[in-house]
Amino acid sequence: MNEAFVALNWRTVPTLPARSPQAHKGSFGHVFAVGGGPGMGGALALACVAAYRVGAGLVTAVGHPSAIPYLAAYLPEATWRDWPASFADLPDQAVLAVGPGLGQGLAAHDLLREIGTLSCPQVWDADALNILARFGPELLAADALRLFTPHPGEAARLLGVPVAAIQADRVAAICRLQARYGGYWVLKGHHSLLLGGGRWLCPLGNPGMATGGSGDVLTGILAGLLAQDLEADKALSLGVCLHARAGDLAAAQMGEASLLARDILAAVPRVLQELAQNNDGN
Ligand SMILES: NC(=O)C1=CN([C@@H]2O[C@H](COP(=O)(O)OP(=O)(O)OC[C@H]3O[C@@H](n4cnc5c(N)ncnc54)[C@H](O)[C@@H]3O)[C@@H](O)[C@H]2O)[C@@H](O)CC1
Ligand SMILES: Nc1ncnc2c1ncn2[C@@H]1O[C@H](COP(=O)(O)OP(=O)(O)O)[C@@H](O)[C@H]1O
Repeated sequence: MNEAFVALNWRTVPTLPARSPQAHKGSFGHVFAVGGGPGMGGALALACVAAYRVGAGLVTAVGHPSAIPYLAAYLPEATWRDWPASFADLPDQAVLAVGPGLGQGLAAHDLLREIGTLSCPQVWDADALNILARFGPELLAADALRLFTPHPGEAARLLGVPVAAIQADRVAAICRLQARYGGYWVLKGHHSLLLGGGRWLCPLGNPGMATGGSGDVLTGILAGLLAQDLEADKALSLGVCLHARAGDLAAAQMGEASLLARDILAAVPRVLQELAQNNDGN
């Protein structure tokens, strides 16, 4: 169970392929971000911007009606759907990012019950994980590619143990999470652990990222990468490295105490450019 988790190197992590000159927005997938319950439209907005910033062709926000006017002003590039929503008409290239600011009310339970029956690729975070903890693995009714991104608090709920037990043995915790729920995992925090086909540790990132909304940005990044058909292990390692490196650039500029999640977002294009240059040189 405790096989080594290899430290990721952001200079060599595989990045996005160059875009074909004939590409159109349909070439880069369609992220549906599901969240934005009352009072938490911001989490959904951050995830949507992140998905677009890493290159998703289209992003649709699925949020509580109260979140939509805010989102439309903040991100006019996104389309939106109100809750209650049905996912019966999802396009073939749909990828779901479920949880940012979703809340844990009955409407959220209904959404998750339907999403558990869908077979498109999915990223589960935040309240989607809290609801999964309540209902158990049976909620994941259909086979699908799923990336789960708990922080230690969510991991503790998913395993029914205290947060201190997660932090005391993070490797054992992430292995137990995968054994119980399947799929691909990130256990977030200082030196995030990644577990998919491979096992990695992310040595990047800083405590300035311990600020509301940082994790919502990661959710959007991962969904945006999956939408571009990156293989799951690559999306996982690139997404976590990209997010943490962007957090480090943002902290260098703003200072750790002042860092906001939106500063991480603002640094994402610079990191993508760095990565493209590194990959050219390799
Ligand atoms: N602007 C917004 O709309 C925001 C909405 N948010 C939403 O708020 C809802 C609640 O999520 P929260 O994560 O705030 O609340 P939670 O209660 O799920 O998690 C917070 C607790 O988890 C534990 N924890 C988290 N990270 C830890 C670490 N690295 N080490 C040790 N313990 C750790 C701690 O016990 C902490 O008090 C989610 O739906 C989330 O998406 C948040 O993302 C913040 C921003
Ligand atoms: N001390 C730290 N060192 C490195 N990364 C951190 C640290 N604290 C937080 N992060 C990163 O910031 C993000 C926080 O996510 P999360 O706790 O879900 O925030 P939120 O729920 O507010 O969006 C994670 O990607 C986590 O790895």
